[in-house]
Amino acid sequence: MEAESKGVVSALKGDYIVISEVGRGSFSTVWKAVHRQSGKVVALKQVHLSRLNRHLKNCLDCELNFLSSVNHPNIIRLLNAFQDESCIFMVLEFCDGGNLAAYIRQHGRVEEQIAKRFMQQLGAAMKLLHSHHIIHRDLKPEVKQEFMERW
Ligand SMILES: Nc1ncnc2c1ncn2[C@@H]1O[C@H](COP(=O)(O)OP(=O)(O)OP(=O)(O)O)[C@@H](O)[C@H]1O
Repeated sequence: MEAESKGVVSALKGDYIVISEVGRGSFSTVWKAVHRQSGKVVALKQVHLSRLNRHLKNCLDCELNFLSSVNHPNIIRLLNAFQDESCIFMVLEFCDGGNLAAYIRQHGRVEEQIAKRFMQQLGAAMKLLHSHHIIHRDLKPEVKQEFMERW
């Protein structure tokens, strides 16, 4: 991880200090990082291009175009994007509340009122996606296998 995080820093010309890994997706590693000049905490999503076929690369381009054009309270903001020969780095607003699976793991069964608020926020984001003719197709609380076993 250390070598990989050093790679991230050099890829961004020293603009960001990588603090820790916060998650992994099928094609990416997400880091908590700080912008060296402003001190702003961001999520640095490192997308490994070698893991993407042409179709997925096109999807990523669409995602970048879309995210850079929207400003919605329930959609993570894309603040910047960089690329080197092997990765695309998305600089994203950092969500320090963690993902929904971690929330459920920590708090247990969710009260109806809270569940309702989550669903309203999800619905508001979906509504915006649909107004741009986008279907998400991968909504999930980020449930990993070890979590499923404890359900
Ligand atoms: N902006 C963010 N702020 C804080 N944590 C984040 C942020 N974006 C992603 N993460 C964390 O990193 C994990 C991986 O996110 P990522 O977007 O790479 O993959 P995914 O879309 O969840 O998975 P997959 O690509 O496999 O469908 C998330 O589950 C979340 O825990």
